[in-house]
Amino acid sequence: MRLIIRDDPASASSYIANYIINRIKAFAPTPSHPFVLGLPTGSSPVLIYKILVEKFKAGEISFENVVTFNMDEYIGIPREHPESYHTFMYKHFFSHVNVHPKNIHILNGNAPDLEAECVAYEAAIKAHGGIDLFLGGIGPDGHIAFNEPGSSLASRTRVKTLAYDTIIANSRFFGNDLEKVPKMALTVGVQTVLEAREVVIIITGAHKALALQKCIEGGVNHMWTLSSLQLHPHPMIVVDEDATLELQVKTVKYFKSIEKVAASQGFEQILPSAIRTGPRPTQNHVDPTPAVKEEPSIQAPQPLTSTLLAAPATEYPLRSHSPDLIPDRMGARIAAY
Ligand SMILES: O=P(O)(O)OC[C@H]1O[C@](O)(CO)[C@@H](O)[C@@H]1O
Repeated sequence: MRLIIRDDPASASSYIANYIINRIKAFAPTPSHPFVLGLPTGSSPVLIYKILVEKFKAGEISFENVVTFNMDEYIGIPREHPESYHTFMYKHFFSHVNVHPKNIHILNGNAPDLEAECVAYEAAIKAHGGIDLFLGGIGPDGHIAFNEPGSSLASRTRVKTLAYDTIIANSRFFGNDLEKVPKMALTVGVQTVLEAREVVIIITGAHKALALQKCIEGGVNHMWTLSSLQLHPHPMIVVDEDATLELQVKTVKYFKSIEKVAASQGFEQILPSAIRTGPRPTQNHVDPTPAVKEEPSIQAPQPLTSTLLAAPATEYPLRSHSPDLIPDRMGARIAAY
């Protein structure tokens, strides 16, 4: 786990935007070998999108060969609704960059068969070779995408009832009228996120400090679904100082020191690898219709406990030499206190 701490939301957002740009550039995507990017909504990523758009307009990055999959969408509000995640994504990002509309994937919360929609979404991710980098935000209760407290850590894309806390939190987008907030959503599952080759999460603000503390200093727990990232080989959480308020001082110092040591050793966070940047085995962008037997469904979820603990992706990026592989020295430091 990498925890990157920046002074404020602007610096945290800038760090992530640059990270994504560098990742895409290092990947050198082509039409037959696109970079697959998972994307969130919410207020947290707005500045990241703004920076990405600016960099695109400045000619510093192209999204020509980027395929996107959004995390979630409300059920039952029209796609054109000002608060739908379709609207959000076009308003803040897609309308301003050169992502091909055919490369954009957002769950359809008005699909006639919502479960089929979810199954097809998982199949589409798979057909594109999996997600290279999943960017995410969290709710104050530590949920990732709409995987509310108590969500199975083996969950996949599905229909989800929103927690009352989330309905309250999101009511600010609906004139503070709880009645107007959708109560259900489609969301990728925890396991869907964990299968991305990299996961990058932005957390800003004191109201999310407890969630960060639970996820960094606590154990893996379905009540704080972000904590599942502890099982991912390449998670990175980028936060502002306010979000660290509940962390122990030694935790903050530890992660800051790791970043400092890495920088002193010439490691920026970008560590291109042959596997990440080279051509992948041909993945024909085929039949988005799932092979029903292979896919999980609400009636027949896959028993995923064992795979949850296994390496999530077959094309898992190799990092021959990475600062986050340095053995944890906290034990040694504790004696000094
Ligand atoms: O960034 P905000 O506005 O706190 O919202 C975060 C929310 O957005 C989401 O990404 C919804 O997709 C959730 O993870 C979370 O509920």
